[in-house]
Amino acid sequence: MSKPVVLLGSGGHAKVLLGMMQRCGFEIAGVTDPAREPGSEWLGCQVLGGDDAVRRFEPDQVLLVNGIGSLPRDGGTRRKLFDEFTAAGYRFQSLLDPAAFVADQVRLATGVQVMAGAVIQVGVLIAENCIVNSGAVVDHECRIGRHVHIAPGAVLSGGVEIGDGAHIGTGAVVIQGIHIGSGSIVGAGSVVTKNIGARQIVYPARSQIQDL
Ligand SMILES: CC(=O)SCCNC(=O)CCNC(=O)[C@H](O)C(C)(C)COP(=O)(O)OP(=O)(O)OC[C@H]1O[C@@H](n2cnc3c(N)ncnc32)[C@H](O)[C@@H]1OP(=O)(O)O
Repeated sequence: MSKPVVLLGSGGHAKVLLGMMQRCGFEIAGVTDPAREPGSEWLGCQVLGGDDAVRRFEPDQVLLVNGIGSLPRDGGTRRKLFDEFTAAGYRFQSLLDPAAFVADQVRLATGVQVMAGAVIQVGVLIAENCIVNSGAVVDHECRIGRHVHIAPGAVLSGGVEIGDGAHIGTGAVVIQGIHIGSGSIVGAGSVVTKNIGARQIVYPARSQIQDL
């Protein structure tokens, strides 16, 4: 059995990960969140304290799970925690929900999280600390950089390449062979048919709300 896990964060993303880990039989050493009282309980887990409470364990005693979610323009807390604790010698556990499908010849790097209903097809490479969220599709031979969030229900067709730190919003659709640059944001519901450079944003068509 693997080492006990410390879960960083106790928001919505952490809650989903906790449920997945409980279904998979992980031993949870505790959860960190500076906003909660140390020693209190959160969903049956002991609150250890703020993020620095991780350091009461030696790096080889525990594995970490990054429970901080990732949204456009959120200041990058998820990425900072991953980089800080990786540099200090800790290792992040990758998590794969049993209800996700992952084909052959897929490589998931350290700390990648694949949620229920996600489909990852043959030959896909996903770098460190990415989230492939509920029901997202990453089709054959996509290349996904570090710290990318593919939000719920987004669809990447075959051979798409995504740079580090990009956000692919809920329900976005990206056609085959597209390149999306580092740090870019694809708004929820966008349909992407052209390459996108680094640090660009894609807005989809907006709903029109009118009185009847
Ligand atoms: C499990 C989870 O919950 S994971 C969370 C996943 N969530 C996502 O992927 C959300 C991704 N984020 C988005 O799509 C965002 O709305 C962004 C990044 C595109 C918004 O960018 P901002 O520049 O901050 O836009 P802002 O919120 O100020 O909205 C500007 C206008 O665009 C509209 N708009 C914003 N996003 C969208 C969108 N995705 N689709 C249609 N219209 C939109 C807003 O309604 C607003 O309209 P208004 O000017 O008529 O009032």
